[in-house]
Amino acid sequence: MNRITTKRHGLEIDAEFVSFVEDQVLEGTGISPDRFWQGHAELLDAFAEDNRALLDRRADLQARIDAWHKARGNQAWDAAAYRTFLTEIGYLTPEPAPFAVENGDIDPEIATLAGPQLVVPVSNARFALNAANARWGSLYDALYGSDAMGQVPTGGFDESRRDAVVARAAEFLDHSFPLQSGSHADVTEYDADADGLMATVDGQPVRLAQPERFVGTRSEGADRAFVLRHHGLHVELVIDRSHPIGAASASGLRDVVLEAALTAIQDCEDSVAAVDAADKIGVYRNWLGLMKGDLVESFQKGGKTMTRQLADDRQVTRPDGSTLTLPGRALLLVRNVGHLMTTDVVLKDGQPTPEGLIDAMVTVAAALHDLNRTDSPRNSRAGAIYVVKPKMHGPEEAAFADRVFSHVERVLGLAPNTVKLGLMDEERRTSANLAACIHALRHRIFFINTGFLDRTGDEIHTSMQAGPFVGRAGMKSAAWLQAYEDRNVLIGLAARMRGRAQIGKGMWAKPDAMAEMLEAKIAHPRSGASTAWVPSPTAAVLHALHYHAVDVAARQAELQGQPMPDLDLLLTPALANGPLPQDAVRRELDNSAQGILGYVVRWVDQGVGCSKVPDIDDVQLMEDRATCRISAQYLANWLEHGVITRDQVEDALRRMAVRVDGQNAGDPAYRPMAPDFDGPAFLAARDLVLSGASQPSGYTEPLLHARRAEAKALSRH
Ligand SMILES: CC(=O)SCCNC(=O)CCNC(=O)[C@H](O)C(C)(C)COP(=O)(O)OP(=O)(O)OC[C@H]1O[C@@H](n2cnc3c(N)ncnc32)[C@H](O)[C@@H]1OP(=O)(O)O
Ligand SMILES: O=CC(=O)O
Ligand SMILES: [Mg+2]
Repeated sequence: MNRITTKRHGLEIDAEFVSFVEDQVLEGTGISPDRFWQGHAELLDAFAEDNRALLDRRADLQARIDAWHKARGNQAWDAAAYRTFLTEIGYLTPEPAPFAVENGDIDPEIATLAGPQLVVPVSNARFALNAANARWGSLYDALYGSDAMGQVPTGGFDESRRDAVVARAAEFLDHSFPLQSGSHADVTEYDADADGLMATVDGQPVRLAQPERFVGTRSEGADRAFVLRHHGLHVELVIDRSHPIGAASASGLRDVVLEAALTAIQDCEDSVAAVDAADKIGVYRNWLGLMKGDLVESFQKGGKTMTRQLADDRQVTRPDGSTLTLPGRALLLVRNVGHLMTTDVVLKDGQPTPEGLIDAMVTVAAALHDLNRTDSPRNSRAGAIYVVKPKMHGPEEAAFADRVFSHVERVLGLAPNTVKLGLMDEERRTSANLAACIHALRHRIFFINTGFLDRTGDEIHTSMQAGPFVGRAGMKSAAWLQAYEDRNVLIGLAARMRGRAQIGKGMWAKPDAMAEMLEAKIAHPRSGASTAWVPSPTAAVLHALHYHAVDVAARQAELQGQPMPDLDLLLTPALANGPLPQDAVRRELDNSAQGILGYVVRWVDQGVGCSKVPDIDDVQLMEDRATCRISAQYLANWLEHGVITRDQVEDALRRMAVRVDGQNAGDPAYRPMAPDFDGPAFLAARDLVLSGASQPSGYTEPLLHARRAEAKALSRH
């Protein structure tokens, strides 16, 4: 398709994109279009070649690693020889001397508080707004509406389930806000006076065992709320006797509202499908709306039109009559794309330019609207812009990102290090050199996060030629994974990130399995993480309970200085030490094929970047580009080593395509893959497996983008 482009400072840019940037992003920022485009042209002059060189370096290291494994053939694993080799080729770099991060002014949600981090595809305005507002969420709704209290309810209102929810919430209150005597379950009235919260139990007034956990009161409509705080997180007891739930409660308690998603990542990367100017505008427009505070979305729900907008701050009256303002929204962070892809949105000398560079310019420029605000509500009260940078391999790439954002700051007139960077520890070369990566970003780093999904994909890809990997169950308990998680926390603490930055853990990728999450994800704060990722607002509310149960700051103090798991553990791939059982292999082949197809078909045909897809046992899984990378790399690795054959792959993909078609039968926009198996979605899935071993770092982006562009072109004809 011929598209209209506009020239700016020697660059050829999609005309709609130019209008969007100039009329919507820059308008009101004080940055002229001329300055912006000149700055971008200079950014490309200064960094595009280095970007290319970093990608070449990745490829060169991978080629050497492949050759080393091939040369060793079937020899037993030799950790010492491998480490020496990785040092010689510069994969392992020298450790920096002990240092402390000096990252300037950072909001408390990042520096000192511990709580859930919600991730959301920013391309979906309805979800993006919901994520921003997920700072606060109903515990009653999260317990009642999920499987946390047993099977998800399907019929009418279930009073016995309500009673169980109320009892579970009272149990939480008794742990986090114990009364001097008695239980919250037996309170007949809540009230407050100058001395704090007063509950009535058995006709007697009782106060909180720790009266300082009472913060104040708040009114909204018919509701009166008592605001409490524990481990820095607020909780509201909402009283409304006119509501059926409040009316059924002796104390009139209608809900327990938790401060939940302290931070939310508005994602421009693995959960979105953005392949051209129109898509990129869609992504940036929502981020801009969030930063301007005026994003609004109307949609149909339950037969009604609903309009969603950003929540306001919450005003609390303290016992002394003064007002405390609490943020109504999660602190918003934006995830840019990594260093890999180029985009034809901006052409230089007729060639596509690095997508990461335009992301850096536009997402930071959009955030100027928030930064320049003087009135409330503001996103960052500390005056920072938080960019999450994914998929970086090692310290040179981290240092490159640091320089890129220094340039962006100069162009946009920002003080040095206004832009803070979140470092995804999700590629093996970063994990193996984590201290050096943090050091490279020490003046602006605001988090490290174990993105174990991408990391697993890179684990397989890096050691593709070492031999066949164990199956998924074996991978979950592999020594490298535990070493990676533990080392991340300890290296972060050694860099003095405690009290200054987040040490984060990965995604709960089973969005419907909340009971299981309640059991399992407490391991994250227990491991010393001050945040961990959740896929939905409901999960944010339930995961918030874990930060009441665990005092993360105390846990981090205990862990600081503990012995570090050896680097050799991190570097030892989880290879199968004998033939893999054929029935297990067939099952995993089908499972991976189904997951890839279920995800890819929505990505390629409908532009949906994050989906809920059933696995072979009908467990609904969150699939994004990182989980797709894992499945594709698994199959590519087994194919490479003859564990499975090409015919078996082709057969599994066709059988599973029929199944995926069936799963999507209710979607009128869905185009079946069977019986022809020749559409761009099916071919994308097939390519991901069959050429998975040769994709750069095993990434899915190049193939997905190409096939999505093809599907878009087909749908125009
Ligand atoms: C490896 C990585 O990079 S992980 C990071 C990328 N992953 C993510 O960003 C996960 C984002 N999550 C999602 O997209 C979704 O939760 C899915 C696709 C996993 C599951 O979706 P579903 O359960 O089908 O959600 P569904 O469409 O039924 O929506 C249910 C409600 O939850 C809300 N919701 C679901 N996920 C989110 C979210 N992440 N943020 C905000 N709201 C959300 C929706 O807005 C909707 O509420 P509404 O009707 O009031 O608007
Ligand atoms: O981005 C997160 C991951 O796990 O990958
Ligand atoms: Mg990732």
